[in-house]
Amino acid sequence: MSEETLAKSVLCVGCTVIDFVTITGSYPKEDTDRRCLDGFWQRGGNASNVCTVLGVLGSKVDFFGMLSTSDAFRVLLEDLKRRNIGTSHCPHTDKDPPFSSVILAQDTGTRTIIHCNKNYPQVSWEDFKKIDLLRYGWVHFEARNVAETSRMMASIVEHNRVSGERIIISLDFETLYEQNLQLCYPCDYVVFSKELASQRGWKSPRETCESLAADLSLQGTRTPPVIICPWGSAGAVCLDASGNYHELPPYKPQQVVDTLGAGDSFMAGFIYAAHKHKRDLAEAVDFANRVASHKITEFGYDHIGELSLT
Ligand SMILES: OC[C@H]1O[C@](O)(CO)[C@@H](O)[C@@H]1O
Repeated sequence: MSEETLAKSVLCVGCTVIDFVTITGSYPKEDTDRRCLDGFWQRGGNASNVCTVLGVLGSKVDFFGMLSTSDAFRVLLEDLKRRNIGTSHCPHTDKDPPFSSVILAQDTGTRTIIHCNKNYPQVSWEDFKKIDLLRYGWVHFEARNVAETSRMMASIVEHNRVSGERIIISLDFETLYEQNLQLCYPCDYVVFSKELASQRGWKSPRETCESLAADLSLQGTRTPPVIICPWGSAGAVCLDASGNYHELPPYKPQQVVDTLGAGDSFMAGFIYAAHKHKRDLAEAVDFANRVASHKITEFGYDHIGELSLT
């Protein structure tokens, strides 16, 4: 990878939503009426959180997703601006933005997310094709909206072929296995969620990597992507196209305060280490573990800026 490519920005494609976060001592009993200990709301959404953490770590990053012109969304736009997260390519809608109701239970450290989307419009390939890809060295996608996302990925593959540049493609794969599987093929890196693994009946991170690799090899002709599988408090593993498998042990957090967005922080830590600092696969996954573990020691994401990779 050339120095020039390394200096280029990261583009994260996906959604930004409002997270209404409620902090409780324990998870509430159904059909009870109680007070919470505290609460706040903040900008959330997978790609949007990855942007936040990349920015906090010191990467140049742009967001590409549907922005809302509704009043409720204004604070999110201001937050993106304040953090220098570029949004110039984003289309707008007057629809109300998606939101998530989140419960952080202090005794168990769990975060429970109920997401409300109401068919909010998503970005299309027509919007994406207006982007000057020469500005980017890495494009990260959420696994959603398969038809449009496939075309966006194909544009990048074509850009790489014609320009001789090498934009890296990564995918955050956390829902709808059968529908989204095809999005893995053009990718360099696929980060596969533990929750989706358990829905598939895959019991360990190794079984997850091997099962996904086997499913991909059934159809793929291109070099298969590197598969990375974060496994909560057990750390993370990765499997590359040559069959090299690494297990990276977890970092034990000093305290568990806020686990919301730990997976997105892992993703950002990986991209930051691999793209900006050119770390090899195992080192980048190790740093991602460090970021995820540090994320949960405080609310929000700003404290992640204390970490460095030198
Ligand atoms: O699914 C969307 C939800 O997931 C998160 O990105 C955390 O990973 C939240 O910020 C958002 O509400």
